[in-house]
Amino acid sequence: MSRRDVRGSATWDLVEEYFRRLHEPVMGRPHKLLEPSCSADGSRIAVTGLVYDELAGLPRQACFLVDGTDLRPLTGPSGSSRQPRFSPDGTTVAFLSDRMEAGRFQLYLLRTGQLGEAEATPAVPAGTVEYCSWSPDGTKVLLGVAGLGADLAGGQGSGTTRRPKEELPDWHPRVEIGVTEESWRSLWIHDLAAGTTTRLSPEGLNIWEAVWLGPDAVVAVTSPAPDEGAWYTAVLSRLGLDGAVTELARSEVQLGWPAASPSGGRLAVVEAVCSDRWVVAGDLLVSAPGAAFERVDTGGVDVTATQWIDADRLGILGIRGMETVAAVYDAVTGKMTELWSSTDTSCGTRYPEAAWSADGRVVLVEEGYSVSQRVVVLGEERVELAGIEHSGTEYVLSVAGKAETVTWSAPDGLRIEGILCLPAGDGPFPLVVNIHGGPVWGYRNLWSMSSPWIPLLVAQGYAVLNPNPRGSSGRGQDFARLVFGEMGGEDTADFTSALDALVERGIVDPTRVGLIGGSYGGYMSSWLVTQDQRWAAAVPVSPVTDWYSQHFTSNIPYFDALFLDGNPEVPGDKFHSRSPVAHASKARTPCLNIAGALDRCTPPTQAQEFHQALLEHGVESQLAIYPQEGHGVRAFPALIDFSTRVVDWFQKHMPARG
Ligand SMILES: CSCC[C@H](NC=O)C(=O)N[C@@H](CC(C)C)C(=O)N[C@@H](Cc1ccccc1)C(=O)O
Repeated sequence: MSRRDVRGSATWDLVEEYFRRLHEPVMGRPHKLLEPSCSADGSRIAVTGLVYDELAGLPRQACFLVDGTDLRPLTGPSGSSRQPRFSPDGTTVAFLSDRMEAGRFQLYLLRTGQLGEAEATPAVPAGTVEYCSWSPDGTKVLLGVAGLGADLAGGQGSGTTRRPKEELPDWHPRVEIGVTEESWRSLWIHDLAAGTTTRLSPEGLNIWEAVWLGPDAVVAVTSPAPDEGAWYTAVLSRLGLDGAVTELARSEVQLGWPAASPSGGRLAVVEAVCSDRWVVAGDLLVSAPGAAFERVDTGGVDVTATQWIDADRLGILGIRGMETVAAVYDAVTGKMTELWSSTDTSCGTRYPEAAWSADGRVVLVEEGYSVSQRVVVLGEERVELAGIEHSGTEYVLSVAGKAETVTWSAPDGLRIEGILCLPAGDGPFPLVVNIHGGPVWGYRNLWSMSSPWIPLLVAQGYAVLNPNPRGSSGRGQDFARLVFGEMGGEDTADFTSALDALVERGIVDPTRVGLIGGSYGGYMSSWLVTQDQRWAAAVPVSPVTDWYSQHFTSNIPYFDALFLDGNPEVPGDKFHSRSPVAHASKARTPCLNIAGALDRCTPPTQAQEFHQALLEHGVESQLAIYPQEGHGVRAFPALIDFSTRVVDWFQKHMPARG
């Protein structure tokens, strides 16, 4: 494949047809559901749905009411609307919408059971609302607001929130001046009776996330600076409606998902080793009224979401190895009762998420590699409600093969797990190892493994292994910590030993093994081809390939210094010794290097450096930089182009026969 423009090639047509067959049956209707929410009595459920009106750009978001097995639109087709939240008495739904100005979300209120337009609340000046929550008494709504120009996390696609367009001549430089007023995240309160929206958080305090702490205060994850790196040292703070700010807790690692009981008496927060903002899975800390936080024994579950059901019971979601678990923790008895666990299915986007009703039932959007999404209510009985099932999902199921959990031993004896997607028929198969980002994150059994090109590769005859190496979440904090200061160390062998194990079991053809991975997975794909010459082809996506230049060009320099446990100023430090570019002479694997031009997390120069280093050493390499993409490739038609190049690259260097 030496064409620069792959449009109209046989593979392009095949890939485009795949996406058309998947999405066309539900154009104008949701193809994916997220952010479930329910009224306190559990009688009403709402979700955010992702909707394509055409196969172009990113899907818009819209809110839907779950009506038995149907989804009824709550919001119209103008702009995007998301995060529907029921008021405590269930009469009103709050949601966020950018219908007035693209990319700038504001709070809207909709009376349930009443026809008519949602009511716009006063716009928050120079900001976009990222999340909202009702006060326990239903008189106010808390708004988390990002400045127009604030950085987005890697998992949000990186880049920044939408800046107002500046009228500048073409010759004008792109000017960076560090932190500005627009970089900050603040808290605002909408008072329903007064119809006002006023700022709560003081200047100089950046608020990453917040929820109500009784009717007169909020609890928030805060830092004194607004840059992405500042999140890693953020603390837990109480902000009174009277303006007082008090620190409640700090940690050597990261804190996330604060939750307070309705009166504010009890608090919960998750403490975890994290590599990404808003990607928090770890230990559960709970405090009783007037007492300090205590660590709860969750029975091996890394907690990813919490919600107080009442004054004493906390609903939790989390992961335990390959299992997704929903449970209730009783803070009085200290007892944990599991409601549901599954290895064949899971829920939530980055991590498991759910909503709880006051009687202790949990609402989640369940899905698995072989199970299309459906809203499920779990309590004493299991109730299945609306789902995403149509001829497009049936088509994917008909080509996607099957997914199964596999385990193997690393050279040091550590047991590693992964999810292996296998085509129909008998092996040995060509294998693509798909390495996740983070490094602290983990694969779960999800529809298409959350990447539409995975069933596409399986349909072409490739097995795809999705491994959770040391450093992944779901195996406790000690396991996550194994990658701390050790990126590109012992975790390297977790991938090569997978290869050995699958070849030995007769599943995989050792001459046709390849790599793909995004973000940290992009780093590891680039790194692995410098450490082992068995890889026949690799596709590093949004990678880090040179930790030194990454440190001085990325918007999360704190992350690499923390996770390498190093110092870029020290010659010979891990910033150098763990950088793929510094080992490019050892590589023989053809690499297709992919990046987004707007990526602030792993800037495209990272992919470019490795591409150039490989060429310098006579190794086949291509570089594709998508001008409108950030961290990852998400929008159509770039996604078709990317998937085409991926299929072609593997077909060329490790063809799937038959
Ligand atoms: C190695 S530099 C920074 C890597 C980053 N971790 C710390 O900031 C990272 O790997 N982030 C992942 C986190 C995710 C929860 C696994 C990330 O941002 N992934 C993005 C981007 C992406 C995905 C697939 C292909 C390319 C990029 C995502 O999952 O959307």
